[in-house]
Amino acid sequence: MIPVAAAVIFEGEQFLIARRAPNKSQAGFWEFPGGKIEAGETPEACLKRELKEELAIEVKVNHFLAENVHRYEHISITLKAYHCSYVAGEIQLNDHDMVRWISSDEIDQYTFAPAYIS
Ligand SMILES: Nc1nc2c([nH]c(=O)n2[C@H]2C[C@H](O)[C@@H](COP(=O)(O)OP(=O)(O)OP(=O)(O)O)O2)c(=O)[nH]1
Ligand SMILES: [Mg+2]
Repeated sequence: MIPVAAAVIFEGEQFLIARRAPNKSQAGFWEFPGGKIEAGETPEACLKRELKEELAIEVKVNHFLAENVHRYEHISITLKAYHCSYVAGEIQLNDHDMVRWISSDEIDQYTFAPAYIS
């Protein structure tokens, strides 16, 4: 079981979604940015690290939202989503090819990676 942390980053009423770049697994699917939790790492520390690596932004991790187990063909992941706030930094696309700030009523317009938490 691979633990993955995902950030739902709010700024006001809107939150950030990101589309996985063509060279990544699940390419073209939208996701909440984040990644695999390393050994000995807390989900909070993982998210702060991943958001710096993937988007070059600083976030505050507020609280746990939900979790979902998903079995892919060869691996299973546990996706843990956290409510975060945008703090600072200009977004750079290191792992994604697009980001959008959306509100919750727009989410059905996007196709998410299979372990997406609704
Ligand atoms: N971050 C994130 N990953 C998701 C979501 N939904 C979903 O199925 N996944 C899957 C895709 C990947 O198979 C798996 C691990 O996420 P990841 O590829 O972001 O991991 P990572 O940032 O550590 O990337 P890498 O170093 O392995 O390339 O989780 C989601 O909403 N957010
Ligand atoms: Mg990632």
